[in-house]
Amino acid sequence: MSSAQTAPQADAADGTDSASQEAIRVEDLHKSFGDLEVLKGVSLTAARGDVVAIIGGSGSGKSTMLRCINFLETPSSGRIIVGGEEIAMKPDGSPAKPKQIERIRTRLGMVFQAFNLWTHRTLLENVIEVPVHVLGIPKREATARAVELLERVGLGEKHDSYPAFLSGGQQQRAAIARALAVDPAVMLFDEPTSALDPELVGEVLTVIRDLAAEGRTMILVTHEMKFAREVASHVIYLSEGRIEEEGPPEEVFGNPQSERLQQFLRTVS
Ligand SMILES: Nc1ncnc2c1ncn2[C@@H]1O[C@H](COP(=O)(O)OP(=O)(O)OP(=O)(O)O)[C@@H](O)[C@H]1O
Repeated sequence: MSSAQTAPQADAADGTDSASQEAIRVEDLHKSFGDLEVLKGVSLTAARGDVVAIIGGSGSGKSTMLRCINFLETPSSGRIIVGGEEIAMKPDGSPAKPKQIERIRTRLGMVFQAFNLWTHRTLLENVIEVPVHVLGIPKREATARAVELLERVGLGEKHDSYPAFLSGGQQQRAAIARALAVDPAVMLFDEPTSALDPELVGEVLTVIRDLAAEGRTMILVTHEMKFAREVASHVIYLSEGRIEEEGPPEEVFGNPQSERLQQFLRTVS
């Protein structure tokens, strides 16, 4: 994790610069819903392979921050740069180039709390939908990759099942396979285990843990503090729409500085 404030620097050793290692950067993001100011200027930078965990109390703006990153919510202002490409915004925060946001969205694999699978499609059909119909990948190729991905999340036997016949944990693993199908530059997880029965949480966390170990870049909103501590390379603690504290997990969890974070950690542990 590099700081949002740090300017890209040349790396003398191999001639690359840190900007080319940057997967995503968010600068001074604001979001209001009417009079309610939910995000009051939040920033983050993730280099490739970083796992950024966003934690905080209910209503602190975690999901809104994640949803603004892929324009599921329109930011009020700020900058979002994905793989070095800045998303063009109008003064009111809406995308200035709708085609650009469509394209960039395919580089941001989103996994929602409520799975959001297409219920009238099989798992295989769910996983190939975006590659085939949005990215124009030949169906045969997309299918071969989907089969591999479903295998990888432990659903090799379930290609032809419909979501309603699966447990929540299986549905969420299928949603992860679907997000991976576009080979995203960054995966965005919005409380991926919050809707699951406790006994199903572990199987989903195992899949996410494996992705982190493989070096997938991720931004993860989570209430699972133990998991955040284990997989994150950087933790952001949001409080009332501001970053109250951030740093490596051993510092944020092991040596919290602010009274609010200390209080928060007491209530969740
Ligand atoms: N579409 C919306 N319209 C109006 N207010 C909204 C909307 N989405 C979120 N909010 C409000 O914004 C605030 C932050 O919500 P958000 O879902 O980002 O919080 P959160 O930190 O993810 O909380 P939780 O952990 O409970 O999911 C809340 O007060 C919420 O009611």
